[in-house]
Amino acid sequence: MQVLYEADANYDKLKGKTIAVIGYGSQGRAQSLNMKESGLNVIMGLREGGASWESAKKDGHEVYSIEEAAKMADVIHILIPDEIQGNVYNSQIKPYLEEGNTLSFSHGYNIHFNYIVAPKGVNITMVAPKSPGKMVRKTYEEGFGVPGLICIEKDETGEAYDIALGMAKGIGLTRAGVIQTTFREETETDLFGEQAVLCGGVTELIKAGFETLVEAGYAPEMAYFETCHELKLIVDLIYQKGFKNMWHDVSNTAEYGGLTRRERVVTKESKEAMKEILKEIQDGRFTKEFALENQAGKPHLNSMRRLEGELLIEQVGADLRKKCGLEKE
Ligand SMILES: NC(=O)C1=CN([C@@H]2O[C@H](COP(=O)(O)OP(=O)(O)OC[C@H]3O[C@@H](n4cnc5c(N)ncnc54)[C@H](OP(=O)(O)O)[C@@H]3O)[C@@H](O)[C@H]2O)C=CC1
Ligand SMILES: CC(=O)[C@](C)(O)C(=O)O
Repeated sequence: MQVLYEADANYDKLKGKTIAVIGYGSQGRAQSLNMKESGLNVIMGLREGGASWESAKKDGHEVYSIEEAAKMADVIHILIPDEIQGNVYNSQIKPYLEEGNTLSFSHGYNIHFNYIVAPKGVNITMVAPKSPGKMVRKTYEEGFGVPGLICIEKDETGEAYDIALGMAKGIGLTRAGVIQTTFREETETDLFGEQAVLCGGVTELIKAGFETLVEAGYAPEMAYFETCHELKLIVDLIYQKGFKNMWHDVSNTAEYGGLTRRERVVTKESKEAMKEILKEIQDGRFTKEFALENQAGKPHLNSMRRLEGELLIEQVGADLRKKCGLEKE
């Protein structure tokens, strides 16, 4: 598969164009500052009176209402929560779209599941960092970047690819590598990754390891250092050098023990569960469930958030992170 880098991208098709970033949260702040510092013409379209409005102004952005920004922009890049994009798009963006505009996203969710249908004459593109927003910004400031995906769902002007790849360059993604895919593939792989591996799977693994040690009588602080804090350091090795070199860097004891026991933790049943999770995403069961959850006011999500915050690993971890200065008081 071809991976695109800096030399493959340019800003030619973005010259003279205004990019309105809608939303100033995890992705919105990072992407808008990076694109602006890369020389692109970025304005913010934000909820008037919200926390982001002041924060974006403080960061030196030109801030407008969502409607105003949509009217002024050539590219409208929607970076607000997925579950509200449909409503905001229909009421505050769609009425101001013009032929030749580009509607851009960082996740394919709303286009793939048809919550948003763009009008004729409007490009539909995606520029999706494969990273949390804070690292999109941090790595850019360090002169590097995070990898990303670009997708062209609809190209009405013949410029959609160059616009998406130019934005990817402006965000810093072409420094680390950009792959072109489709809205369907990005949506399905991203949802799968965050559910089965990155956020869901990993936290459940950490939790299970921590609780196993604590229930066996070991100090929670030791269990936290062993199963959570050190995990980042090991994953950093994999991030930088791959599995083989991570195994090389850890002790022979860890290598032998890890390689011989890991399939007793992530079992064949775990793999079957992963396949089921992917099927639920592909056949729409997940998005239907998430839509009902949001229509009901997020009752399950709010109670799970509360329980997550009450976990011993959270209490112990917060105390240790504050004591060593990793987390501000
Ligand atoms: N989080 C991540 O790391 C990643 C996210 N993505 C994708 O990026 C997109 C944005 O996600 P993310 O950055 O996490 O979003 P956030 O939850 O961080 O978005 C917060 C922003 O949305 C605004 N907002 C919330 N509700 C409304 C509303 N009703 N009307 C107008 N503005 C509103 C907030 O404004 P206010 O301050 O006024 O509340 C704030 O500016 C999504 O499509 C997501 O899937 C892709 C890759 C990674
Ligand atoms: C950081 C990222 O890409 C995630 C986990 O998929 C998300 O926050 O949507």
